[in-house]
Parts: sequence; structure tokens; C-alpha cells
Amino acid sequence: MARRRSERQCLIFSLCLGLIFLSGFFHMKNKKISKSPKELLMSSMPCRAKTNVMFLKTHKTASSTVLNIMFRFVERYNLTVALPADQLVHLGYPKTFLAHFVEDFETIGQNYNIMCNHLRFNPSEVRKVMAENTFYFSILRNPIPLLESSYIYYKDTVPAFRISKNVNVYLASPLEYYYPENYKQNIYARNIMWFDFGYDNNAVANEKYVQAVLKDIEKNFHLILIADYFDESMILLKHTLCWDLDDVIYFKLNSRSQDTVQTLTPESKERIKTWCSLDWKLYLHFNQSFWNRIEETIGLTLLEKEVNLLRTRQKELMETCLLDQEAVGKDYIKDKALLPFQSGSANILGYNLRQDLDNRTLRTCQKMVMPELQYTSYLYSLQHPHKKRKRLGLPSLWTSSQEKMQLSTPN
Ligand SMILES: Nc1ncnc2c1ncn2[C@@H]1O[C@H](COP(=O)(O)OS(=O)(=O)O)[C@@H](OP(=O)(O)O)[C@H]1O
Repeated sequence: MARRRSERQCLIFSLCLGLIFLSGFFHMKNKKISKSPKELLMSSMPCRAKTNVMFLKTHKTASSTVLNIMFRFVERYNLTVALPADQLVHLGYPKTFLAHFVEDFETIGQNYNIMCNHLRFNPSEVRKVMAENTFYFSILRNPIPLLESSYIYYKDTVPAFRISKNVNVYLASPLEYYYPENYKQNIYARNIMWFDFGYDNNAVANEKYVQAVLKDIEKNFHLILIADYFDESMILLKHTLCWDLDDVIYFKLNSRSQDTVQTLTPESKERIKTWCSLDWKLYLHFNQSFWNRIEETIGLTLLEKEVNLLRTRQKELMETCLLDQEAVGKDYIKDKALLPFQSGSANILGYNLRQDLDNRTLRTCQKMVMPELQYTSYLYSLQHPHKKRKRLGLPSLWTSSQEKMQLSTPN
């Protein structure tokens, strides 16, 4: 009798447990059982800023603006940056990258935090320099405006550009100007992004080969940004690396005056898609994955909100720092130490800073407008004080006593 009662009690207990479980299940189902990647990212879990980062600096893709962001981050966290050795200003480019192109690689070894100067990607050699858990990213730009930009910037140095009358004439029949014996000097004239990633920019664009390369890039890089959506790219970067908004605030660098931009005809635009078909396919693929990544992580609503915040902060800093509130032509840059490198037929713009800034603000503003070569050389002196300075043929930004103070004061 007692046994039967205890069996009944056990049955009732099991039924109750079952009901509790089922009600919990339905409740959860209504509320969604698992978190989407977006929810996971947005949850208030604190994250830690990634400080081991390699940026593949592609050409004419807004990469100097990204380099400036990276260099300021280096200073904020006092990181070690893999800089070009000796008098080099690029990491051996256009040669395929080798670890010994980095200053002091023999002593520092696989311990650099950041690498972002121009190089032709070579994963095994890059890994010799960068820490194990490094985050790899790069940036692509629509090949149509990119080729026009490249044409003007390399007009005097690239044979195919030099001997053609203008960009539209070049694109009407590129093979009239692009000779196979000049492949090496003509890299900027066809599929330059493909070349920067380490691949053959004259390869035949068959589907199998292209797919294999895209897979390879996906294996080597955690993130590919898109210059045509630069602000959106900065927000995605900030979220992915767990950086602050101020870490990705920038002033546009290395842009041209409007009168040195050539208008592409509709035919030329179409021709670029076939002449640079490797870059075109590369761009289409990663533009798609860029937007997929935004959807999966931040979502469009938060993206828009953060892009607006970024622009507001950028405007604030422009008002604080800049005399003219905008970039000015090379002849109007007052402090020649802040003159960006000039090339080809381009008039590369720079900035004038306000005169009334206190020392600390001045230093922040100077760093934001500092062109690639000057910043590379400055960090080189900071990091390798006993080596011979890089000679840029430009006046120094600071007098030697100011410089000594800069070098000895932490940021
Ligand atoms: N923030 C932002 N958004 C959009 N576009 C930008 C940005 N910053 C730079 N740029 C444009 O990028 C071009 C310069 O690219 P790079 O700095 O990569 O050139 S370089 O290879 O280092 O010489 C150059 O393009 P062109 O003006 O068409 O030549 C810059 O205007």
C-alpha cells in the first residue's frame, strides 16, 4: 500500500517536472532560444581592444587615412610597429614581402603589434613578424574610380600611363600602351589590388582560379573593408577590434584637388570592368561580404547611428584643429613639414592647422593631419632612436628641442 502511494507520488512529481520543463521551453521559444550574432555582439559583455593588428595597405584605396588611424593607435597604446628598415619608406614594395624588410626584425622577432606600411602580401613571411593572434584586415575600392586615381597619381612613372594621352584614351585600347616587357613597371595600370594581395595581376580571370584566390584571401584575412563606404568601414572596424569611436576618427588624407580628377566616359567605366576583371571580381565579392558582415553583426540601424556619431565628432575636431575647415591644395599648405608627397599630375591636398592651439591639442591635431611618410619617419625615430633618421627631404615638423620633448613625453 505504502509502495503504491510512493509510486503515485513519484508519477505526480515527474508529471510536474515535465510540465515545468515544457512551459519553460515554450516561454523560451517565444523569446528566442539562442542569441543571433548581432545580439551576441551587442550584449554588454566587455571586450578588450585588439592590439595585434596587420593592415595590408593597398594602393589608392584610402589606405593612407587608415595608416594614420593605425599610427595614432600605436601611440595611444605604446605599441611596437613593424617599420620599413633603414631608409626605406615602404616594406620592400613592389617586391614580395620578406621579414627582413622590417627594421630590427632580427632582434625583435615575431613580436610586433602593428604592421601597416605598403607591402606586397606574402603570408608566410608576414607571420614571421606578427604575433600569433594577430588580426588581419585590408581595404578595397571600386576599381573604376581607383584606376582613374591611379592614372593621375602615376602618370609620370608608369610607362602605360606616360605614353597615353589621357585615361579615356588609355582605356579605349590599353594593349597599345601596356607592353608585356614592362609588366613590372606597369603594376598600377591593371589589377593593382590583386597584385598587392600577392597574386599575378596579368593572370587569366577564369572562374576556378578566381574562386581559389578569393578563398585564399578569406583564409588569410579576418576582415576586408570597402573605401567607397569609408565611414561604415570604420564603424565595422571599431566593433570588430573593440576600439573606441575616437580610435577611428580621421581626416581624409591623400585626396586630390578636383581639377586633377579626369572624367571617365561611360565606355571607359565599362572597359575597366573587363581590363581589370580580376580586381572587379575581387571588389564585387568582398563588397557583398562586407554588407553581409554588417547585417550579421551591427545591423543597419545601429550602423547609421554610429556613422552619424563619427561624423559629428569628426566635424568637432575639424573645427578645433583646422584653419580652413577643409583640405587645401599643395601650394596653400603653410607648414611645409605637413606637405603630403606629390606625384604625377595630382595635386595632393593637405591641411593648415589653427595657430591658437594649446600644446596638447596641437599635438593631437598634428598627428591627425600628418602624411604617411612624415608619420612613418617620426615613429621610426621614436622606436629606433639610435638608427639614422629617414631622410625625406622635407623640413622637420618640430625644432630639435621640441622633438626631443615629444620623443620623451608619453602620449
Ligand atoms: N576617408 C576616405 N574616404 C574615401 N576616400 C578616401 C578617404 N581617404 C582618402 N581617400 C581617397 O583615397 C585615395 C588615396 O588612396 P591611398 O591613400 O590608398 O593612396 S596611396 O596608394 O597610399 O598613394 C584618394 O583618392 P583620389 O582622390 O581619387 O585620388 C583619396 O581621396
